[in-house]
Amino acid sequence: MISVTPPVVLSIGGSDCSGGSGIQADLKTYAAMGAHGASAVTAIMATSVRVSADILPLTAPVIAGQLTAVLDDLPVAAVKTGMFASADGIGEVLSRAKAGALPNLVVDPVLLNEGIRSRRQIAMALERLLPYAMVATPNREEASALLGWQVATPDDMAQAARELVSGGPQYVVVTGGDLVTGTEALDAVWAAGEERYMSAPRVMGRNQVGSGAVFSAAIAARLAHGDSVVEALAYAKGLVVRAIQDAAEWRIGTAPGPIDVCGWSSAVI
Ligand SMILES: Nc1ncnc2c1ncn2[C@@H]1O[C@H](COP(=O)(O)OP(=O)(O)O)[C@@H](O)[C@H]1O
Ligand SMILES: Cc1ncc(COP(=O)(O)OP(=O)(O)O)c(N)n1
Repeated sequence: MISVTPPVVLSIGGSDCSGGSGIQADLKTYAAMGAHGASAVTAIMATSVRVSADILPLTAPVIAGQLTAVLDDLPVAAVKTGMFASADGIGEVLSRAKAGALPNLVVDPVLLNEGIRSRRQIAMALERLLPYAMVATPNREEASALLGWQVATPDDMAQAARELVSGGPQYVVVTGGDLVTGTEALDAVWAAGEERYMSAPRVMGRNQVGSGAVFSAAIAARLAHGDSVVEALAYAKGLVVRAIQDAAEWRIGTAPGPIDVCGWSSAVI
């Protein structure tokens, strides 16, 4: 029997009612990786293949209350941020980051197109949070919105990661899950003195919802376990590829759905 107390990871992000992405995907990832997940919900999202996105932002005091409740009591070892529906919510996180209360901060700068009215303000608030991040994981579209130019090619991804690192995060990974040239799923990793791509064979599975959420949550969980950033990135990349592969034949709902982060398809139950 294993009786070691699991490390605590705090996720700050939106609730995705489908369970595929957002806070739900984060908590599943932590459970699968032997970490205890705590959460501060920033918004409640009602969306499906049939219903266009309806987002209920939670107010800054409600977000603040959750952050205080968790941070005052639990020994948080790493923090991940995901979706915000208002710049005020990011302000609450920023004040805790400035106070040094958010160790091993992983920022997934989710910038949804649908249902968000203040996308520009959210991007600007995320820019203020990025200097406090240990790791930031924008996809190409999010990197484009943060930088104000179109991140299209692998060279662009590398340039975008370099520019974003100069804004503060220790590591930036520009993910290329939607880059459909070639047979590789390519991410550009940038840190001072370390510039490279991470690559894995692209999986052609039906289900890929939550790959960005799982990737960033897995980085936070491994940092909480004591990995270096380089070790955490390698682990997260392997996990997400395996999870997409293992969910390739799943049919949860009518649209493409979640990935197999818990390894159910390969487990003997
Ligand atoms: N089809 C795929 N096969 C293998 N890896 C993938 C695939 N799609 C995404 N990934 C990987 O999943 C991680 C998350 O990336 P991405 O899908 O770009 O994030 P997001 O969901 O935020 O857009 C990255 O490491 C990316 O390379
Ligand atoms: C509530 C909520 N949060 C995040 C997302 C999308 O996150 P993203 O990383 O851009 O993409 P996924 O790979 O996680 O789907 C969402 N849809 N809802």
